[in-house]
Amino acid sequence: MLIRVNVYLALLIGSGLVSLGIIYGLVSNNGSPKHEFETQNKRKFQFVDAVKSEYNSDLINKLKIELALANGKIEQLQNKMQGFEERIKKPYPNVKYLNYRTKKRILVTGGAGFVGSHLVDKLMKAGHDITVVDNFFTGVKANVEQWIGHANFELIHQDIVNPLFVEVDEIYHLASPASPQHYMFNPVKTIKTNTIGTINMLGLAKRVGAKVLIASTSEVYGDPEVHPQPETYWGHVNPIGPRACYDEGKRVSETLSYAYAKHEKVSVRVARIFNTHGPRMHMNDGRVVSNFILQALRNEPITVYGSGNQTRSFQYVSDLVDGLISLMDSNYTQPVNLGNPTEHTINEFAVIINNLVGGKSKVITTPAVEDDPQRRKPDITRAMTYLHWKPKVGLQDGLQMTIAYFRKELKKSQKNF
Ligand SMILES: O=c1ccn([C@@H]2O[C@H](COP(=O)(O)OP(=O)(O)O[C@H]3OC[C@@H](O)[C@H](O)[C@H]3O)[C@@H](O)[C@H]2O)c(=O)[nH]1
Repeated sequence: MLIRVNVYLALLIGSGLVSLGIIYGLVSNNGSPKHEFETQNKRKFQFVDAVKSEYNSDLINKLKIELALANGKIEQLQNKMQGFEERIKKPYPNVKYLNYRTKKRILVTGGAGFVGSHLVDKLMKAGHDITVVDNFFTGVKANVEQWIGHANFELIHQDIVNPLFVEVDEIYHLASPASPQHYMFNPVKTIKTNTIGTINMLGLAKRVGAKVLIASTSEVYGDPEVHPQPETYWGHVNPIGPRACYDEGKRVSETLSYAYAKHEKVSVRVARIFNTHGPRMHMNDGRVVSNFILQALRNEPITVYGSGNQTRSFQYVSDLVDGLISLMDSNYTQPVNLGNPTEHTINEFAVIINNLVGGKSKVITTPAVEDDPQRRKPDITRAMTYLHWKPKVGLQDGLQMTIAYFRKELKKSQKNF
C-alpha cells in the first residue's frame, strides 16, 4: 500500500516537474506565453503566405501554359477555317456575254504560267472561249483555278511537243520556260519546246486557219551592241553558250513563224517580250525581281550577280497582256518589242526593291553569270506606232503590287511548314 502511494507521489511530482520545465522553457525562451503564441501564429501565416505564393506562381505558370496551348489551338483552328474558306468555290469573275459572231475560240499554250494566266483572265473576262494547254513544268493549276468549271474554259494537261488537235480561231503560243534558271535546267527540252512545239502550233494554225501569236523575247538580241534595241537589230547571240537553248530556240521559233507565214499563208504575230514582273511569278523563279523581293522580305542578303552595272528595263504584267492582245488584234505582222523603256542597273534595282520592301538586307556581290546581257532597253516606237500601245504602270507602282503578292505567298508557305 505504502509502495503504491509512493509511486503515485513520484508520478505526480514527475509530471509537475515536466510541466514546470515546459513553462520555464517557454518563458525563458521568449518572454511571455502570449508572445510565443503570436510568434507561432506569425510563423503559421508566413508559412501559409509562402505556400500561397508558391501556389500562386504555380497557378500562374499553369495558366500561362494553358493560355499558350489555347492560343496554339486557336491559331490551328483559324488556319483550318482559312483552308476551308479557300476551298469554298468562289463565284466566277464577271464574264462579258458575246454572241456567236463576236465570241472567239482561243488557245493559250502555257496558259497556267505567269504571263499566260493573266492573259487568260483578260480573255475570259472579255467573253471568249478559252482553252489552256500546259505541261505544268513552270505553270501551276492555282493560276487558273478561278476558271475551272466555267462553261467558257477548258484546261488540257499536255506538253505541246506532242501534237494537239483542237478547233480554234486564235493561238497565243506562250509555252516555254522563261527564267534562265528554268530554261537552262533542261536545255534540250527548252529547244524542243521552242522548235517542235512551235511547229505543232503553226501546223495547227495552218490546219484550222487560226491566227497565231508567238511569244518571242528580248533575248533574241543576245548581249546587244545596239542600245536601245529596235526590232530591226539582228542581235548578238552566242550560239553555243548556256543561254543558247532559249535565245536560239526563240530565234528559230521566229524563223519558223515567218516561213509558215510566207509558204503556208499562216497569219502570224511575233511579240518580243522584255523583262516582266507581277503577281504569280514562281516563288523559285530565280529571276532578279522575285529573287530580290524574297531576299528583302526574308532579310537575307540581296545577291547581285557580277558588277551589278548591267541594266534591265521592267514592265508590269498587265501592260504586257494589253500589248499581246493589241498585237493579236492588229494587222501588223512584223516582230514588235513589248517592254517598258525605264532602264536601271541591277545595283539600282537592289536598292529600289530593298527600300520598297522596307527590309534591312545588305547587298552582296556573287560571281557574274556567263553571257549575261550587259544592257537591255526596248525601243517601243513600233508598238506605239502600230498598236498605239505603251506601258501605263510605273516601275514603283508595279513593284508594290508584285511585293504585295510575294508577301502573301511567303506567309502562306510559312504557315504550311
Ligand atoms: O538574284 C539575281 C538574279 C539575277 N540577277 C541579274 O539580273 C539581271 C536580270 O536577270 P533575270 O534572270 O531576271 O533575267 P534576264 O534578263 O537575264 O533574262 C530574261 O530576259 C527576258 C525574258 O525573256 C526572260 O524572262 C529572261 O530570259 C541579270 O543581269 C542577272 O545576272 C542578279 O543580279 N541577281
